[in-house]
Amino acid sequence: MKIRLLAVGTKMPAWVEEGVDTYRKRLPRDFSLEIEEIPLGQRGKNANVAKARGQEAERIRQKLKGDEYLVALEVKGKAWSTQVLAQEADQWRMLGKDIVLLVGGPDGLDPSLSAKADKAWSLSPLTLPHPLVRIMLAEQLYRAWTLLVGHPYHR
Ligand SMILES: C[S@@+](CC[C@H](N)C(=O)[O-])C[C@H]1O[C@@H](n2cnc3c(N)ncnc32)[C@H](O)[C@@H]1O
Repeated sequence: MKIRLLAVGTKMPAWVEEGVDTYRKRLPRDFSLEIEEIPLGQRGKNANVAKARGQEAERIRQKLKGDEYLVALEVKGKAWSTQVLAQEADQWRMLGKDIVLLVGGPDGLDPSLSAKADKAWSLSPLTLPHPLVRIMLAEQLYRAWTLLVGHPYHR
């Protein structure tokens, strides 16, 4: 299974890459996590949020083949325990599709993408900054995998 994280926002500081890679590198090939950055939509002086979010959504759509299983990361999505995440990931493995995790930009995900997603996953009721979302995702995916294979890390 390939998990693709499509994240709006580029040029993360080195500590973010380091944090993500700490966990990403531990994942096996059949549970791999790839990160693809999506450039921010244009936000001028008279910022048109809907337009910028629409541009970001279009850039995301261009990266999709159309047969992926889409999970939108949303503050108001459903909270999953690590056990539930592991169950979800176990089901993902049966689907035979790429899993795409969608992380929005400063104004969140475009509603068209939220509507298209198969699931909406909330990491916390707090609005988290983009760098922490990436690191938490990588760590929780690693933790879920260790749970599935019975590795002691998950305790
Ligand atoms: C800085 S947040 C943008 C917040 C934006 N105001 C909103 O309401 O979505 C950027 C992205 O990080 C992700 N994100 C932030 N906090 C999250 C959380 N608690 N759970 C899941 N995803 C989160 C979402 O994908 C969000 O679109």
